[in-house]
Amino acid sequence: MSSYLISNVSVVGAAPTDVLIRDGVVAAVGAGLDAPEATVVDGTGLVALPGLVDLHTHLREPGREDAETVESGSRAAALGGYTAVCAMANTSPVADTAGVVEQVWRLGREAGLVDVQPIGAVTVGLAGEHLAELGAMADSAARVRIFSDDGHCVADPRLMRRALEYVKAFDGIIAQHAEEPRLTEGAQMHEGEVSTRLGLTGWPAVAEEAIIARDVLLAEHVGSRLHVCHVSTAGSVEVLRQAKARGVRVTAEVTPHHLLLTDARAETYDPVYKVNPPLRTAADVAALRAALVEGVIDIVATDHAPHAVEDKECEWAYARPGMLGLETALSIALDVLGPQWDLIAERMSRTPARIAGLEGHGLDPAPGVPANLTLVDPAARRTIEPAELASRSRNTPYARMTLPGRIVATFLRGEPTVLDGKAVL
Ligand SMILES: NC(=O)N[C@@H](CC(=O)O)C(=O)O
Ligand SMILES: [Zn+2]
Ligand SMILES: [Zn+2]
Repeated sequence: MSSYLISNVSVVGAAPTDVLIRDGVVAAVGAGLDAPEATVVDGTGLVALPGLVDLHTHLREPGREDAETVESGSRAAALGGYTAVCAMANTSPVADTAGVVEQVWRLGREAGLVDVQPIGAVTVGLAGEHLAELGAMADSAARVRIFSDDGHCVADPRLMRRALEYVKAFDGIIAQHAEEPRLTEGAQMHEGEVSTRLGLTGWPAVAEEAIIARDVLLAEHVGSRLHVCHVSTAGSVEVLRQAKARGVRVTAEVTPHHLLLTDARAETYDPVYKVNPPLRTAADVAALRAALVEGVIDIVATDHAPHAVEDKECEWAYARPGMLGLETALSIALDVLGPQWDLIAERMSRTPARIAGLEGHGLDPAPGVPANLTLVDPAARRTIEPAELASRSRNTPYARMTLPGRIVATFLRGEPTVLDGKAVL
């Protein structure tokens, strides 16, 4: 195995030092390290972070390999500074059996660019009627611990309760897409002033908040772990704050786009801004930012949702919801939070790794730790060109925007997946 000496780098914002990587682990951290055999990577002006971990990624394989594959999504992730991603179950076939989750897990290993941890479906075919084989997925080679019907809400409260109870046996977690389906029939965007003006059917904040309120009560009742996907409203933050104060075992994520964009984007009628849950108001954005800093929202997760051109470049009502996220998440976080490196490491690496139980991830570079890390140039600014993205899809809401920060290098167990800002494999 090769060795790398990252010289003069700031580890999570601290004073510059050297980091020596050897045999897949961090061998030493300190000023003036000497390692003649090592390849030198000049870290001057760069910040080293523990490799980012995404708890919510759609890789589309199996089934929609035209929109993304495990390999192309893994490359996008590495370029975004990620060393591990959790792959959502809404594929075709659905990842609701040990066979499918093992297939995704193996494809991730073969691509070798990030660790791909499959998420299993909660219900058979995401249909919300019968529990999937949660135990078999947990026991499989993929060792699934997170289960989600993401894209759909586990709306039946009895089924949700049983799922929460079932996964307790192996310290599993149910990640809920909180959307009361009866309140969002035909919904196209956030229900509010803009939807009224545009005449588009609204997706009210209460459709999210009502499910989160119900689920934290269910999780409390059975003592299980609940994770709330893509929290998007100020009201949801308040429900979560109260639940956490009572000691409910709940964690929550916010996406980069919900931290930056508002429902005013719908005025363009450009379906690139159509997403579930929808972009909300400026007041919601402010509440989400504050909750993320405070820790009421635990992590940033991308909800990277690639879609083929024909599914996105059509009339708003017919377009699929979802936007790309992996290659821009760190830049958005830097834009929103500023250079608060410890906070960024906490919300984008350490805590998601802990929630997902991903061993060897989310650890700051220190002697003996697996060398999963990323190097960020905080001074760089880059203009997002959709055609230049590694994702197979082009549905980024940040096209032609100039964003701060650039990923210079990413290391997975001591081997570079990205160097000089380019994918190595
Ligand atoms: N976020 C989205 O708008 N779409 C996601 C599903 C989801 O995360 O709910 C997708 O799979 O495309
Ligand atoms: Zn969702
Ligand atoms: Zn999703």
